[in-house]
Amino acid sequence: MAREFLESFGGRVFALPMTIREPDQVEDFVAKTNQEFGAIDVLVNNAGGQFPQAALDFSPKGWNAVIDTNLNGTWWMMQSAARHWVANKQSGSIVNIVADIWRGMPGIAHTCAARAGVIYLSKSVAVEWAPHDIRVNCVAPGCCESNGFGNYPPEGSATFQDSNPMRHAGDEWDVAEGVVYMAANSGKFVTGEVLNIDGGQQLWGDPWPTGRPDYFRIS
Ligand SMILES: CCCCC/C=C/C(=O)SCCNC(=O)CCNC(=O)[C@H](O)C(C)(C)COP(=O)(O)OP(=O)(O)OC[C@H]1O[C@@H](n2cnc3c(N)ncnc32)[C@H](O)[C@@H]1OP(=O)(O)O
Ligand SMILES: NC(=O)C1=CN([C@@H]2O[C@H](COP(=O)(O)OP(=O)(O)OC[C@H]3O[C@@H](n4cnc5c(N)ncnc54)[C@H](OP(=O)(O)O)[C@@H]3O)[C@@H](O)[C@H]2O)C=CC1
Repeated sequence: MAREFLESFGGRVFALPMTIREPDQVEDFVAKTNQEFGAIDVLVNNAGGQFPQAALDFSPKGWNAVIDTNLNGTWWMMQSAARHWVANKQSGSIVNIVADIWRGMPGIAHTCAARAGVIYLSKSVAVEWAPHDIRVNCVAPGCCESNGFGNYPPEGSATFQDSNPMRHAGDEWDVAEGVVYMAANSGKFVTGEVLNIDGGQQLWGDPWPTGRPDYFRIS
């Protein structure tokens, strides 16, 4: 679907079924993309996933599934792209999609842990890789109306409109435009930064992906 959408604008699209959780598949994907286009200009790590659940109920398998996707998978992609850039003496730009973690994420604590890891990983390599002309930034969406909303129970998604002082959810374009700003020439003096696109959620709001527990209801 994404392929057809992009091709409808005349874009050239290379797609390959793979999982970012497997370093070998990541390396194969990055190498083939380089072959196809001669170079990668920008890496946007958007793949991610979680399931809303009380942290006391996380199983080892569930915890590992979320960390493996959001933290490990993002890292395999970053490292592979950067190795190609350095080997080919090319500059590069990475934008990692994270989340609005600043007041914690009760109900999806595993993804909060993984995204916090990605943010500080990004800040670290933004410095390590600056000599190679590689910029590394993050975009942190608040609640944004997307296909992913369907993964939440109705009592959870019902809280998303009150997740920020604007009292409505964002959308995919809000995030996409922030990514373009970071990745393009507009962001040429920005690295190691996190751009929050959250309607002010880090300051005020009450999102509960699992539904608001009675304890937190104020009548
Ligand atoms: C402040 C609020 C912000 C809210 C806004 C945020 C929005 C978004 O981020 S939208 C994007 C949402 N997209 C998704 O959430 C995608 C959902 N799913 C996935 O990415 C994957 O299914 C996965 C990473 C959650 C699991 O991948 P995988 O390992 O392939 O799947 P398995 O089915 O084998 O599950 C492994 C293991 O994980 C646990 N588990 C998975 N789903 C659930 C669930 N719904 N409830 C409880 N536990 C779950 C479970 O332990 C599984 O093991 P088994 O039970 O032994 O199968
Ligand atoms: N919507 C929101 O409010 C927020 C979203 N985010 C993050 O933004 C990103 C996009 O969100 P959204 O569009 O809603 O999410 P979706 O769940 O709709 O899409 C996630 C995408 O990630 C891909 N993906 C998942 N696991 C893997 C994997 N192991 N390897 C390769 N690809 C994978 C999926 O591919 P496939 O379809 O093939 O499985 C899918 O295309 C996610 O990382 C999400 O966590 C963060 C904060 C808030």
